[in-house]
Amino acid sequence: MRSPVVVMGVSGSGKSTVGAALAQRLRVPFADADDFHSAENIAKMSAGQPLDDDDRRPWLESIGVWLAEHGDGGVMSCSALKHEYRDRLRGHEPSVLFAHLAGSVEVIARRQASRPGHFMPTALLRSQFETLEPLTSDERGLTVDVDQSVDAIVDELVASLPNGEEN
Ligand SMILES: Nc1ncnc2c1ncn2[C@@H]1O[C@H](COP(=O)(O)OP(=O)(O)OP(=O)(O)O)[C@@H](O)[C@H]1O
Ligand SMILES: O=C(O)[C@H](O)[C@@H](O)[C@H](O)[C@H](O)CO
Repeated sequence: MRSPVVVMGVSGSGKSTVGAALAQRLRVPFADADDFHSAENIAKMSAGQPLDDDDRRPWLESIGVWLAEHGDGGVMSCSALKHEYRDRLRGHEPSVLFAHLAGSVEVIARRQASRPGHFMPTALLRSQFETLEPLTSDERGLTVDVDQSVDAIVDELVASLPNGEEN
């Protein structure tokens, strides 16, 4: 794989789970954007308040730096909800590919609710869906249905990503 991949989608869509499995399959480094949040951002989300553009700006910058450092391969799980956020990441690393884990509110809410000990409250899922701008045809990447097993999602990603089988 010559391009880094951002596994994107709303909270609970499976970014961390699928991203880690994809990185393992491709034998490239993995990072989770949840680990790049400031303490202030974590506190805000934990208190049930969605992040805004200002909160996300420095966070996206740090993710862009990681992507640029992994221009020859890496997987980053990051919500990347808006087209302009993805533009910012592409500004750091133009080769980046986006894999959108898409699904219904019902399926994702169920998964999010059954996940213990995570800082993200289920109440924020609505704002995540409201903020989400799916990939457009000018963006390099693909959209995968989350209503299937993690292995099936990873198989689909590896088969569809350019150079995915090379690693
Ligand atoms: N394809 C799948 N099938 C069944 N369960 C899944 C699948 N993908 C993820 N899960 C489960 O759904 C929950 C949410 O997944 P995960 O934490 O990976 O999502 P996320 O998008 O990284 O969330 P967040 O952005 O809030 O950290 C977890 O409990 C995970 O084990
Ligand atoms: O852009 C955002 O609002 C954030 O990235 C959130 O999506 C969280 O980081 C994450 O998904 C929480 O679990």
